[in-house]
Amino acid sequence: MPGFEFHGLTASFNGERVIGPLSLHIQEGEHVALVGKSGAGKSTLITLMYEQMQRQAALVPQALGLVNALPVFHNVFMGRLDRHSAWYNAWSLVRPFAKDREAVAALLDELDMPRKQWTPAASLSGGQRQRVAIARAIYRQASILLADEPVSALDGPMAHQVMSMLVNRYDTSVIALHDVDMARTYCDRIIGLQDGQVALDEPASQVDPRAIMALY
Ligand SMILES: Nc1ncnc2c1ncn2[C@@H]1O[C@H](COP(=O)(O)OP(=O)(O)OP(=O)(O)O)[C@@H](O)[C@H]1O
Repeated sequence: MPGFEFHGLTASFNGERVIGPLSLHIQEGEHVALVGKSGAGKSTLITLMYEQMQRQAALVPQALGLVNALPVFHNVFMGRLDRHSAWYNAWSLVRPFAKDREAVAALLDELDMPRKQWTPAASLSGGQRQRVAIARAIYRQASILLADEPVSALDGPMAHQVMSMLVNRYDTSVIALHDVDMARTYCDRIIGLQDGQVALDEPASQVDPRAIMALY
């Protein structure tokens, strides 16, 4: 069966099981929203999936994972570090190649961040930092996007612009979202987590809003 299989996912903290055991099949071409109340296990599940996928996946973690001392360009360029040789990466740290500068600049333009390429990540606003993490994930061009609340710091129009960009640039994604309307608008399938287990798994077009609300 084409797609991505995750088997026997479990996570515990301090001896307490917070995820699973659970298994998921994500079809190729499917955008999956992970919903559920705070503490249900969404971030932990995204992390477990990323640990299984590694190089095949692009990750937007909730904590973003930016290097504050480096400019925006290098934070985005990091999305493809494993595609280049060590010398190419070292050279790019000092004097980035024009094709990479242009690719990153085009992405930043689309994310409404023109002229920020050489600004250190430390000097950005929260919403700008989130967009840099998104640019890094898009730049990576992986097989699957795993994103944890990728638009939580963005205002309404920008949040919609970024969500539609993510689902257009990635054929397959799993995105943890607090905003249920956003989940139903941009995703094909809704998975609801409750106490680390799948409590709901429905096509977005058929899911009963009351069933989603029952998760909270
Ligand atoms: N590093 C950690 N140490 C101890 N417990 C943790 C740790 N990370 C997560 N947990 C616990 O695991 C459970 C699931 O947390 P998780 O962050 O995955 O939930 P979430 O659904 O993503 O929540 P939110 O919507 O608030 O981000 C919670 O009970 C949380 O307290």
